[in-house]
Amino acid sequence: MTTEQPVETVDVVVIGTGPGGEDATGRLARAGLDVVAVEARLVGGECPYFGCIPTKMMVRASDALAEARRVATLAGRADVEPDWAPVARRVRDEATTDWDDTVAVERLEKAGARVVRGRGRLTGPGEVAVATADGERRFRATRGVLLNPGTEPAVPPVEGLADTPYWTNREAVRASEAPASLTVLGGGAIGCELAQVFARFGTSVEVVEAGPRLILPDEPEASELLASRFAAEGIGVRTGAQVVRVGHEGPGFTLTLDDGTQLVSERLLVSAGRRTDLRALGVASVGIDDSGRTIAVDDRMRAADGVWVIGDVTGHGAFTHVSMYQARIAAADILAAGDDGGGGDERADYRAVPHVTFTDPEIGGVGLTEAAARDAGIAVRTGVTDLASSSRGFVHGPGNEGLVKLVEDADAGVLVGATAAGPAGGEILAILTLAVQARVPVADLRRMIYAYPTFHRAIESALADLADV
Ligand SMILES: Cc1cc2nc3c(=O)[nH]c(=O)nc-3n(C[C@H](O)[C@H](O)[C@H](O)COP(=O)(O)OP(=O)(O)OC[C@H]3O[C@@H](n4cnc5c(N)ncnc54)[C@H](O)[C@@H]3O)c2cc1C
Ligand SMILES: NC(=O)c1ccc[n+]([C@@H]2O[C@H](COP(=O)([O-])OP(=O)(O)OC[C@H]3O[C@@H](n4cnc5c(N)ncnc54)[C@H](O)[C@@H]3O)[C@@H](O)[C@H]2O)c1
Repeated sequence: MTTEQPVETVDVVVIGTGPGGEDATGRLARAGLDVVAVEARLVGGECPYFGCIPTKMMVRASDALAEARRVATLAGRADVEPDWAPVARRVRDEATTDWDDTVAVERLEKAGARVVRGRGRLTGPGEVAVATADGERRFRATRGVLLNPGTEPAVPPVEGLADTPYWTNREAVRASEAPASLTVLGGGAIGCELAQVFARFGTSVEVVEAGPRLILPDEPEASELLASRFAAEGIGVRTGAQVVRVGHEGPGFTLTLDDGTQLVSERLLVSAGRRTDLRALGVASVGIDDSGRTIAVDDRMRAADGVWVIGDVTGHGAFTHVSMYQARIAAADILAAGDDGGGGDERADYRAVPHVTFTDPEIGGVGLTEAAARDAGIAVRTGVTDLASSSRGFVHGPGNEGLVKLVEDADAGVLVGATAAGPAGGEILAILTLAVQARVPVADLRRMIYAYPTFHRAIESALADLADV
């Protein structure tokens, strides 16, 4: 017999503690609110345990191997013998503390919040039910509910796939060794980063992408650059390919493509996008449409009366920095809403959302691509420069491939988008993000002094190319 638990009244319930939910919980608790954070898995979410941090540690290791292999051209001899053991150890011990979130929980508790382990769902305005290991707990949130449920790996409905022991990012970061061979289903950010990581550790890698090119949301020039590096490193790429069947016989996977090709590999990584389950989250009980993959929010992250939503599920960019940016705005709005009902001052502005895919070359992008800008009806002027032929690229030598592409609103004379790809693409991106965000006139960008010989000095050449059109 289950006993009915009394409803616990609190100020705020946070369902899901991804990077944004964790951050907002701390902010609200430190401000003196009574906050309960509900987490089904690990406090911190995908990023610290299965996403950004462990995968970037893997990237760091594979980049070290690639640099060591360039020594022959630059500085003599380095015998390179890849070993996955230090990678697995760093991911387990340093990145994820063996997938244990004690420190994160303690940090929230120190801030004054309570963490409840379980799966939460809205059951009505201000009402939350949590399925815990010991039964159900119910909360009434007088100030509001903040949703930060994040996403799960999506698994395409390919015949046979569901019955196989495929990897998603969650298994890939727990790899105890680099497999002999790997098929990667999906050539987006996850697929490309991990394909190159494992290839550099000696794994024979084949990427199968349904779309026309790798990293589709980025500029085509960036996709081409990456594809040519993948080819040079022996990573197979099949674009426009449909997998019709997956089998797992004996030790390996067999993928059958629509043209009859069969790909055989020891491991299969499914990196084909993400999914959400809004129905299970109970959002319909507060009037939010649960039929899609995202929840519409206003510029203060409000989705319904007393409901704020942040993170990947808002559809404004599935990145940790977006989740945390939204957390700050939502927390301020929740606090201010209680004071005078008016809400916070800061409004979300997504004109200059940056992203970096940590392949080598690193691909950084901000704002609109050329195609998106044209679709938006902007009078577009573009400028492109090749990083390898810049002074720094020339000095750098092997591994210098890259580019800077600028997208200008020619009427306004400001940049609305930019791509920086190369050895330090993500770092070059910083100044371009500032230019897009602050609408720095292109005339001013041309008058600036760019240190010689840096990679970011290539921006000057890309600006000169804008003038040539
Ligand atoms: C392999 C990989 C690499 C990535 N690399 C980068 C990178 O380099 N840079 C970058 O900016 N982004 C990266 N990302 C994306 C980044 O991880 C996410 O954008 C980020 O985690 C923000 O997600 P979120 O805040 O929406 O929630 P998530 O991080 O997805 O966390 C949501 C949390 O909510 C919990 N939850 C869900 N539903 C419930 C419920 N009903 N009750 C209780 N708890 C619930 C989940 O258990 C989870 O812990 C990467 C992602 C992956 C998968
Ligand atoms: N460095 C970073 O910031 C970083 C790194 C990894 C992930 N992320 C975030 O996580 C999100 C999810 O990453 P992801 O790579 O899984 O998704 P994604 O949406 O970026 O890419 C998925 C790819 O899989 C392809 N695909 C889908 N179904 C397929 C099928 N049946 N067969 C072959 N290909 C198929 C899609 O065409 C797409 O190109 C990213 O969009 C990004 O926002 C960020």
